[in-house]
Order: sequence, then structure tokens, then C-alpha cells
Amino acid sequence: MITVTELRKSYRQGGRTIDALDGVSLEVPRGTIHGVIGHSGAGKSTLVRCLTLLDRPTSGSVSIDGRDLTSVKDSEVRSARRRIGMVFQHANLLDSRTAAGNVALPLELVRLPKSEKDAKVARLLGLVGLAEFADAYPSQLSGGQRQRVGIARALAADPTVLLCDEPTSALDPATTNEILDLIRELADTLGLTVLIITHEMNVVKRICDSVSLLEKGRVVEQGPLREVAGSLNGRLVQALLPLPPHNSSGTGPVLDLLTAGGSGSGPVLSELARRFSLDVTLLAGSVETLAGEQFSRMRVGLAPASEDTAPAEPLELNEVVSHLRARGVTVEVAA
Ligand SMILES: Nc1ncnc2c1ncn2[C@@H]1O[C@H](COP(=O)(O)OP(=O)(O)OP(=O)(O)O)[C@@H](O)[C@H]1O
Repeated sequence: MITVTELRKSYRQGGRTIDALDGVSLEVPRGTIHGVIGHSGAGKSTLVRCLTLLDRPTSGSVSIDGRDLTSVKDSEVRSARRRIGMVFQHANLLDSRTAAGNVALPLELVRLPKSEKDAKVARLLGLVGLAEFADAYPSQLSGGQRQRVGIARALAADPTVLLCDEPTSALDPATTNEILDLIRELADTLGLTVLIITHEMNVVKRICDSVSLLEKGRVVEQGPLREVAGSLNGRLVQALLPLPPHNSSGTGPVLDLLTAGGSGSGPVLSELARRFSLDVTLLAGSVETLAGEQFSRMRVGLAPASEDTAPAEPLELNEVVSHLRARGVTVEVAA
């Protein structure tokens, strides 16, 4: 479990103070994956440095499994750091060592006996799907395989937490998905608590249970993916469930609709059309699987049905909205 509380980090530069982290709090329960997403300059690297004690925060605390890292003495930093496995954008392997030799490195530093070390390296390489590449050198491995070696090396000291800093930014889309799926599998099977720093929304969509959006050192949106994606007014909904560019003028009232998982399922639109004698036009839509659930976001235009079936009364938008909400659909009037 990772708990970050009111973390602040300020730098003095040219006579002024830069608040790289301005009161960041987050909690990642054991065995879950939390994504921290933000643009360049948001404070992501500063957060990583504070979490790994490469930098001391100005105030606030970071605790791993209940142990406050910020109060650790300088002499104990190295052992405290061992609880955290680090995965970087580039695996940074030693070219002169084989895959097995790279994974063995942290075990040599703690002087593990050879037979134990060899068994553990073999187990770790098996865990990341590289059992047959133990004797390969980094130059003989693909980018994705090198990253797998990096992950195996990060797990060598039996950390409870895996901190991944842009782990897939240097990989192609297919390899990215393979590495992300591996991280998900490790979290599930080993009960690892994972924090992923990224600027790629695909990472969040594919494997995160929860997310924090970082902007100018502050968390501006945070929560389980289901909640964040289900909030039509939220900051992340357009990134998670993008609506393509579309023209919504001249169609009458426009509604934004969102359904998640089992809620709002069924023939919502055709039922709406029948019940209120409406022509319902789908202007734009997006369907995604997020945190294992299917989400649909739709923008629809409403107009009274063509003359022969026209209702006697004008369209009662409030009734339409109430009806949809009663069916479990999240609704906002867009225009
Ligand atoms: N050592 C430092 N001294 C002064 N300012 C710093 C230092 N490190 C970071 N900053 C400032 O803190 C802010 C956050 O920087 P940080 O590198 O954490 O952002 P980031 O989200 O990681 O960006 P990127 O994705 O480009 O790496 C920026 O305004 C940056 O200029």
C-alpha cells in the first residue's frame, strides 16, 4: 500500500520559488494499479524522485506499507528503497551482462548465495516470459524484451511496490500493450502495489484501477477509473471516452449520455424515440472497456418525429432526462 499525504516540493530558482509539488495526496491499496497522468512540467518526475527518496520533499509524507519513508535516516535510505522496485522508460541494462546477469545484479549486491541467486533469477525470468533468453545479451533482445528484463530486475529484491516511470513511452503500441498486460498480471499474481507515471492515456485505460491527474504540482482530478470515466463533467472524460469532432448545430436539443457496465444497458435510444415520439440522431460516440467494464458515451440530437407521428405537445426535455436517469443513464444537456 502506498500513501502519499500533502506532499510538497519547492525549488528555489533565480530568486523565485517553484512549487513542483503543491500538496499531492494519493492512496494506492495493495494489489492495485494507480496511474499518475500529467503534461510536461506537471510534477511527475519530482513525484518519482520524492517517492524513491532521491529527493527529500519540502513537507508531507510518503509511506509504503505503513512505514513513513520521509522520516528514514540517510543511512537507512538504501534499505528503505529496496521495498520499491523501479521500472524506467529505458531498461538501462548493462550491455556486458546477459539477461540473467542483469537480473542477478541486485542479488549480488546483497550477497545472495549462488545457488539461491541462480534459482531466483530463473524464476524471475520465467515470471516475465523470458525463461529461454537467460543467456541473451541486451543487444540480442527487442525493446520489449529488454523492458521485461528491467521488470525482472526490479522484482529481484522482493519489493511490495513497483514504481513505473513512463515504462512504455519508448515502445511501439503492440509491445506497449504486452508490457502493460505483464504489469497487470504481476500486480494480480504477486499482490504488487503499482504506481505508474505516464503521459499516455492508453496506459490508464488499459491497466489502471484508479488515476490522478496532475497539473502544476496539484491533483486536479482523482478517483477509481469507473468514477472518473463516469463523470460527464470531469476533466478526464474526454481523454478516456473521446468524442470525435462533430457538428451538433440545427438538431434541436443535444444530450450527452453515458452508460457504464450494466447500468443503462438495453435499447435506450430506440426506447427513447418510441416513448417520446422523437427522432434521435447519434452525433458522436465512443465505446471503451475501462477497468474491465464497458463504457459508452454518446452525444445525441433530439427532434420531434416527422409529421405523421408528431406529438401534440412540445418536447418536454426534463421528462426525457428524468426517464433516462431512471434507466441508469448519466445525462447532461449539452446544448
Ligand atoms: N531541480 C529543479 N530545480 C528547479 N526547478 C525544478 C527542478 N526540478 C523540477 N523543477 C520544476 O518543477 C516543475 C515540475 O517538473 P517535473 O520535471 O517534475 O515535471 P514533469 O511532469 O516530470 O515533466 P516532464 O514530463 O517534462 O518530465 C517544473 O516547473 C520544473 O521546471
